[in-house]
Amino acid sequence: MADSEPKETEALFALKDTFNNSFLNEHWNGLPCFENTSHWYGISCINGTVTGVVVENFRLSGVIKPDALFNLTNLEVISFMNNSISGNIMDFSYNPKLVSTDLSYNKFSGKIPPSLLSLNHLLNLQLESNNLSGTVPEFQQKSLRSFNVSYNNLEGPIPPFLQSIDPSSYQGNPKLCGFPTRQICIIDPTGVPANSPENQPEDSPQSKKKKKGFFKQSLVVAIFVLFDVIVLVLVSYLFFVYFKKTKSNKKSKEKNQETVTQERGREEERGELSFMEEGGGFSLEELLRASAEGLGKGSFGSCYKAMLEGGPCVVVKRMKDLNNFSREEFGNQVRGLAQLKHPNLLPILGYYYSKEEKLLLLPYAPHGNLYDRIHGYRDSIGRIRFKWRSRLSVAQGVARAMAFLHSDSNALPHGNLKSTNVLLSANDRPLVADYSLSPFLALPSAVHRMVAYKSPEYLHRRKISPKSDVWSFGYLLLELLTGKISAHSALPGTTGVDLPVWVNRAVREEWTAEIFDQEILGAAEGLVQMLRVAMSCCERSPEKRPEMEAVLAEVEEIVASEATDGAEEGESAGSSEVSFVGTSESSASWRRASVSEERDDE
Ligand SMILES: Nc1ncnc2c1ncn2[C@@H]1O[C@H](COP(=O)(O)OP(=O)(O)OP(=O)(O)O)[C@@H](O)[C@H]1O
Repeated sequence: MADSEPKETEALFALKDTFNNSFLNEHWNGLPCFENTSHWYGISCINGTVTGVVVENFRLSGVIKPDALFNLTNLEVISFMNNSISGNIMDFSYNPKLVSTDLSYNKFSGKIPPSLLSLNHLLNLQLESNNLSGTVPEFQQKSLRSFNVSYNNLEGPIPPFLQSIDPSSYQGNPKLCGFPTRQICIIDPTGVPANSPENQPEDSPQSKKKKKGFFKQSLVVAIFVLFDVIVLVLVSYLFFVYFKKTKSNKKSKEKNQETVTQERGREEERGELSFMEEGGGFSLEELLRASAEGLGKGSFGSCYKAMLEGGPCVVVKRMKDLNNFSREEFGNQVRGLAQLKHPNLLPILGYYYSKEEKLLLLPYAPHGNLYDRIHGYRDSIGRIRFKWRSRLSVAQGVARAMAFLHSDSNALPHGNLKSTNVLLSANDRPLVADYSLSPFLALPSAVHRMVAYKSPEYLHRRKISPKSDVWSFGYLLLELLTGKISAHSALPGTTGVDLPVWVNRAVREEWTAEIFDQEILGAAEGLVQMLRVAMSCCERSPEKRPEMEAVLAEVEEIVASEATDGAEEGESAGSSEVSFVGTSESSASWRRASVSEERDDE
């Protein structure tokens, strides 16, 4: 039996005193946790300890003490988003398990605390819209997926590790400089960015001299400009009478056109929610009232989970770098995608269109994405083993969805297949997301961030095709088989492994026992067969790669033979010799090292 920890309860009572909010005063009483059940609003519990404190949109005010979280040592999620909390940000030195910290839209001031740098599991850090000052610390955590410090008073250069983050995460800090902001960092000999305020000595002799020179230059320029203007006025006057009549006709035509354009513009500016199914289920007001949680930022925007009052959770995908679509064009594109219905494709619920903002509404996939399933919580007790059977079913589902997209009736490439775009439903059904979005994206910069545009055929011939998806599918299979982070799914600031190259090297150098993820070592023969399929998909030449339909047939065959073999996970294919005919570079054979069988008794 696991009851609340007294120290944690004390810490939460102290927070309650700080906020002195009538709702919390009334509801934060007694013990917060009993085993996995929380008795307090906004608190999450596991085994009687507090793992989450999420109190958003509450108008909480007060100054949180720096040591407020010291006794909440199992905290994984904290969010005080959209309140009015002031003072310095708390010290996180005793919260090593923190995964998500959202203090955005408050009145926090002072520096970003260095204790945040020691949080090795931190995925999400939202500090936007506060009064934070000082520089952006040197974050190095590879786990970091979402980071936002926009609209503060931060200054100085963006640390290299954070330069791959979207520029919008830094906007609203006029003194920040360096990539990806548009401000150049001018470093003076003391190493201090010259664009920082202390480096602008107004009355220094050098600056006075500069000002004088500048005045002289400006005077000369002004004289030339004045002369040009006089000549221009004279010439214009001569032509004025001649063009007068034609001009007046043209003007009236333009005016008519302007009125039509203005009318259209006003229409475009008005935001509107549209649903794919009649009724839709909620209004824009309800969506705006829903409490939201950031899921992460991708190459084409960010995703938020919105929890509608008494309704379902939906995901709002905020799209950026889009083509300049009118409302009608955007709606047609979304409807086209929504018509693609398949059990392994994430459906589209609806969209929002306004001049400034375009959003896609998607169902929330409660079991997260495949990337986190493969790589999350490695080497930690929180890790749940990802069994070979489950990986097989993911491979099968994704292959089915891809074959469906490529089928004659659709003939639509995905373009951006990677493990963060494979989501898992409540019963772990794989759902391929973000499919066929390239028509939405502005060329060329946005499209080039998609996986298919990194394929060998695009690099050499500037051409992609459905075979580029087959190549991406091969990488995905290799990620499933090796448990290594693939170059396609690597997070911003990290590189990942070029998996086909790595596998070939492993085969050549005969350290093949290391190819497969330790978690599935000892699984049935299907492992090796699947590796062959993966490597054939990763052939450099698209002509040598199979069609998605053929890949699906092979995957289905492996799934079927595993089922009829009755091979349980943990039963080994032994130390049988297997020959591997993969890519042309790797037509090698290798002896699969005899593996120490790990019996799965889950
Ligand atoms: N419907 C959903 N349910 C649950 N999580 C989702 C959903 N849609 C997206 N996510 C998650 O939200 C995060 C951000 O997604 P997003 O699509 O913006 O970026 P991405 O998939 O990482 O990269 P890219 O923009 O290149 O596709 C990812 O971790 C993704 O897995």
